[in-house]
Formats: sequence, C-alpha cells, structure tokens
Amino acid sequence: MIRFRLGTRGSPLALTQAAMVRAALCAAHGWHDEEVATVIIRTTGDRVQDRALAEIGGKALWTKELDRALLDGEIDAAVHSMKDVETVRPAAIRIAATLPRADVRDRLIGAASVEALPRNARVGTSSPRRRAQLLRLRPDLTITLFRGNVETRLAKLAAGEVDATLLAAAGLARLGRDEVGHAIPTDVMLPAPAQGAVGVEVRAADEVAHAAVGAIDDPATHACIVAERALLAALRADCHSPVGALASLAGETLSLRAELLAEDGEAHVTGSVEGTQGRLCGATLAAELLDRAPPVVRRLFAA
Ligand SMILES: NCc1[nH]cc(CCC(=O)O)c1CC(=O)O
Repeated sequence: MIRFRLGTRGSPLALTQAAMVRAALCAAHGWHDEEVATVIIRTTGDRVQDRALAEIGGKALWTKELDRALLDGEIDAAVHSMKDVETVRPAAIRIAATLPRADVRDRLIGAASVEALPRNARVGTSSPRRRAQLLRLRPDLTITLFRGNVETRLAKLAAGEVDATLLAAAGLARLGRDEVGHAIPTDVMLPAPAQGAVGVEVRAADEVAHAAVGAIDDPATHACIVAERALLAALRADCHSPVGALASLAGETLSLRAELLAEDGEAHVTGSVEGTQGRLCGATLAAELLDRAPPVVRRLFAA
C-alpha cells in the first residue's frame, strides 16, 4: 500500500535527496520503504543544459512542474534543494520540513585554495554569486559558463574544459564524492542562501501531509533557512543573484551574515545581524546592506 507520494526531480542528486526524505519519513512513522512512492517529475531546468539559467530569465526552472504536480494532487509532497526554491512561493504551497543541514561550504576542485589558482586560470561556474565572489578575490580569473549536473561538471573539468570549478560540498557528499576538491571557508566565500538544506513542501491546505512531513523537520535548520530566505525576499533577489548568506543558531539567538556583490565582483558589501526572529533578521540585514551598498551593487537589488 502506498501511504505517501514524494515528488522529485530525476537527477542523481535529487533522487538521493528524495531517498533521504523517504528514509526519514519511514523512520519517523514506522512505514516501510515501499509504502512511500517516489514520483519523478521532469523540470524545465533539467531540459535546458547549454545556456546560463539566469539567461533564460524564467524563474521556477526547477520547481514549476513540481509545484503543478503538488497542486494537482499527483504527489503529497515535493523534495527540493532549498537553495533552488524561488524566494516567493505560491500561497497554496508551504515548506513543511527541512532536513538537518549538511556542510554549507563550496568546494573548489582544481586547486587547493582560491589563492592557489594559477594566474588567469579558467574557472567554470554558472552561478552569479560564485562568479562575483571569485572575481572579487581574483580579478585575473576567467569565469566560463558551466552547466550540467554534478557528474557532468566533474567530467568537463577532467576533460580540461576549465582549470577549476566550484561545487557545493553538500551535493558532492550526497553523491559519495566528499573527497573531491577543497572546502572554501565561509569567511572567504559565503554560500548561497539555503545551500546544503533539503526541504519538503506540501499543499498549504493539506494538514495530514503537513503533520506527516513536519515530524522530520529539523527546527534549527528551518530557522536558519527562514532567515536566509527572508533576506533574499527583502532584496527581491533569487538564486541567480550575487548574494551570499549564512545563518547559524546558538540557543535562541540567530546570527545572520550576508554579502551582496556587483556582477564582476568589483564592489561588495557585507554585514551581519543577530536576533531571535528569522524573518526580522533577514529583513533588517537586507535594509542595512542596501543602505551601505555602493551604487553598482545597489542597482542590482530591490526596493
Ligand atoms: N544549483 C544546483 C544545486 N542545487 C543544490 C546543489 C547542492 C546541494 C545543496 O546545496 O543542498 C546544487 C549543486 C551545486 O551548487 O554544486
């Protein structure tokens, strides 16, 4: 008997994350593996491999089809890498759980550190944040567009298309590739908001699914993700914006750090805030950063 249907993208990373959610649900409710169905949903982002995602312009590249399947009742919940989830979600959908967060850092593959990259090295990434952060530290680098799932990128690197690339430690670890590359400390490069967090969304009106999924929520991770996403929302930014952000929780106190950059890293602004309320921390820090941002940075963002 199928008790619960989990929707996911079909990439190896997405399937691994869906399996983690399934295992957590089974452990929490005493269900058997075969009682949780994994429904693979193909998304626009999976089909478009050759252009920068930011260039396509459309948002919701990874979530639109999962949202539709969820709202149509084809699935009971959708599993996401939270960093790919749009800043503003439909009112009929809500985040019911985040799994305990993995290593939040990026890993550099191809050199031991950003400083150790050879002069004028070519680094492949399609992330505007990683591009801006790298160019800020190393204006001599050539950043080239790099797409595809984790294994594709590692293959392109091995084939010599670029000298180095950056990938999230969390994704590498989930694919059993944790030994690849070198972790970049978060004080050198702040990760993307919500990097390393797997989230599960349900229909806002589905109390049964909400309760079932809520049982696997990690409240500390959830609080941090709320703060980081609130910052993005206040900036009217999304996962294609040159923004790094990282929250941590000590007791009741949230600490949120963030960085906004110009596209080519020629200017940036960083700051931090502490508080007990994630949404307020995010909004406060966003306003404070916008206030201090150089014009070339400010014009990329909101308000
Ligand atoms: N944008 C792709 C994406 N979305 C989530 C992860 C990694 C897993 C995570 O951050 O939870 C990745 C790959 C990467 O950035 O290297």
